[in-house]
Amino acid sequence: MKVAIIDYGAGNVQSVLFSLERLGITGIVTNDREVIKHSDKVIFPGVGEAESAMKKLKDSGLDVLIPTLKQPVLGICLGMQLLCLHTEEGNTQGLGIFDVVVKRFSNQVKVPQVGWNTIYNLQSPLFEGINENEYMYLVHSYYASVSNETIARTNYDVEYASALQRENFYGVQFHPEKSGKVGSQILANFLKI
Ligand SMILES: NC(=O)CC[C@H](N)C(=O)O
Repeated sequence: MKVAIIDYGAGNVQSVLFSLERLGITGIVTNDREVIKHSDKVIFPGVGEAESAMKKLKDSGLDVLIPTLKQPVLGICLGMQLLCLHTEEGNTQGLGIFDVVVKRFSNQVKVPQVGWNTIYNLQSPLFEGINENEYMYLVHSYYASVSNETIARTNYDVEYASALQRENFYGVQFHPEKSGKVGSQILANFLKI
C-alpha cells in the first residue's frame, strides 16, 4: 500500500511517518503531485498558522491537486482546517472540501486548547471499534463548526466538530499520531478504508 504524506513545509510529517511505521507502513513524504495522485491513501498533516501554510500549499500547486484526489485523504489538525471553506486564522480561504467554517475559541477558555479531551458521537468507518468518549490529544485555538459532515464531536468552550467526512475526504482536529493506542487504531481504520 502506498501512503503519501503531503510535505508542504508546514506539517508534522515525522510523527505521522513514525506512527505509520508502527503499523508496518512506510509512508512516502512528498510534494510530488504525480506521486500523491497515484498513491493509495493520502495524509495531509499540518501544524502552525493557517495563512502561511496555505501560501506554502499554493506555492507548490498542491491547493489545486488536493480537491481532485479520489482516494481516501486524511487531514490532520491544521490539515483538516485547510480543507474547510474558511478559517478566521489570518482570514484564510480554505480548499472548500468541507462545507464548514473554522472559528477561534472565545477568551472564556484557555487558548490554545493543549492536551487530552474526549471525542464522542462517533460515526463513519474511521472510528470502527473505537468506544465513545475516548481521549485524544489536541493542540489548537481554532475549531470547525458542527455540520452534517461531522463524524465526531468534542466540547471545549463550545461543542465543535473534532472530525469531518465528505465522501473520500476525512479530517481530524486531534493528533491520532500522538494519541497512543486509540490514535493508532484510528490510523489503522483509515488505512483499511
Ligand atoms: N496545532 C496546530 O497546528 C493548530 C492549528 C491552528 N493554528 C489552530 O490553532 O487551531
